[in-house]
Amino acid sequence: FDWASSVAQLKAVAKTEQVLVSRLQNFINNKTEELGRIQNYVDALRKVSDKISSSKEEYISHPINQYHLIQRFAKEWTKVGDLLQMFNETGFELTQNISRMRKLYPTDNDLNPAAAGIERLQRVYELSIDELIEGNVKGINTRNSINVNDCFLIGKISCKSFKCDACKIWMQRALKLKADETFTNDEALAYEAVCRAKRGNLTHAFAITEDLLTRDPFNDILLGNMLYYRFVLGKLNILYPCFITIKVDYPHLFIFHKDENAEDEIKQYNQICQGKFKLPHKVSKNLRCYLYTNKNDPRLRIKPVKVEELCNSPHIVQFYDVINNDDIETIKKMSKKHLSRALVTGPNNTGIVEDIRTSKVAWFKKNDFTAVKKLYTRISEMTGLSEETFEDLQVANYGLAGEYQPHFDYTEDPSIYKREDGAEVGNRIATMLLYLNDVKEGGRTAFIEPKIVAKPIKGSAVFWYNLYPSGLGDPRTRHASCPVVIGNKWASNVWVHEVQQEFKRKCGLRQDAD
Ligand SMILES: O=C(O)CCC(=O)C(=O)O
Ligand SMILES: [Fe+2]
Repeated sequence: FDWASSVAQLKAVAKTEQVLVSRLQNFINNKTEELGRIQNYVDALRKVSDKISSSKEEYISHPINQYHLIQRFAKEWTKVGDLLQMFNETGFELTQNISRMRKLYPTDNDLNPAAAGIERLQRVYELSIDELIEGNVKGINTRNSINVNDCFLIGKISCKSFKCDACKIWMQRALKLKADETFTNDEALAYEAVCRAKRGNLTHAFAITEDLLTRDPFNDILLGNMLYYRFVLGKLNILYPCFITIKVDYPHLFIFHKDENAEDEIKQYNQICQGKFKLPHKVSKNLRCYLYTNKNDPRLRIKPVKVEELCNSPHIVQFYDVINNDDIETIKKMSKKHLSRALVTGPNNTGIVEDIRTSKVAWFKKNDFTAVKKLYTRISEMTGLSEETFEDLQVANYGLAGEYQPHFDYTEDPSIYKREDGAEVGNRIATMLLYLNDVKEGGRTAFIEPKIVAKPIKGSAVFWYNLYPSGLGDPRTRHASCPVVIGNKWASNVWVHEVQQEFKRKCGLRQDAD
């Protein structure tokens, strides 16, 4: 269970924390009282034992003393024993409470993704690190700051995920903040060197390591790495594999395969998320807002749907008031029970967990409850498309800085596409992306090629065709969900498949054939 990938579920954790704090306080109060009572016994008993130690023989020879000694064991020590047992028992209960919580709630494994989330926010939105450290994000300040250890952790995990610039920046921050000798500048540089090497920048790694070796000439790890760099750089003929010992955090010196295109795309994605491009209506005069009746569909004639065009080519629109608040709340409530980590398509069409999609999702069938059924009918009315091949409703809740990096909703290998029940439904011809809440900051949907964003507005939905009328995937539909900055993002997808839509697509939202 990973806690950084869904903010909705974190709320329960916060509530539990409050309960635990007050229980712990009660526990301490009770214990302090119990300890006071034990202390009284100890005071009294110590007086006696002091007396005894001064003249043990004499003391024990006296019958009254003998009597008291027996009495103390029969009464006093029993009471002390009882008090101690009580003390342990109440402690035991709380210990059990806490260990149960620890099993259920965030653990060490959640810390890295959470730290990665903070790093992602800084990088994607180019936030000021000074402000971020102070707890200030886009002008909204929590009175909580980030400390030296947090910065060091963010630096380390950036190194591990090959973000060497981030690694360097956060390490430097940590160094600036640190007051003691928890780690040194050279340690930070060692991390950076390995990161550079993994990204294939051996010359840079070599230079840093050479510098480090001047100060620590017999460091095995540095020497091992140096041998490796020299070998790869052609300065050494033979590689002695046994010399390559990499820092504990780096079990294998794995060389990262740089994909220039992917990195360029991420740069564009970051810029779109940052709002460096004008909003659609400011780009084109041809974009319209209108009331839509889907060719006079009788149901829409009574209550036309509000449409805003976001892009002409490909045609992307945002519908407003698609779903009412009550239905939204029902869907979110049902989802909370079922959220599990969102997957992306991996090798052999299997679902795998990837950093590119940090959210949790739940799935519902049309007939699971009325809100879904109503929504499906509504979408069918609005688009004219047949419900027959709508995929199950997917509800997503994003986590700390949760995002979904650029992707296509259609599959590039339609031959692998089959519904659960085995029916051949074809590729995802269209997407209806619903927003189930307003996001305070961030979480916009970015379309990479036309460079436009859609803003999550509760109850609205973005709609587009993923395929050309020919059935071929339309690469202009590549899109992403920008990291959530402040708040929590709930979105929901209804994907429409090709089969059954053959005669329906001719509706007004159809884009020109290619
Ligand atoms: O949440 C968003 O804005 C986009 C989500 C998306 O593209 C997807 O789930 O396929
Ligand atoms: Fe998508």
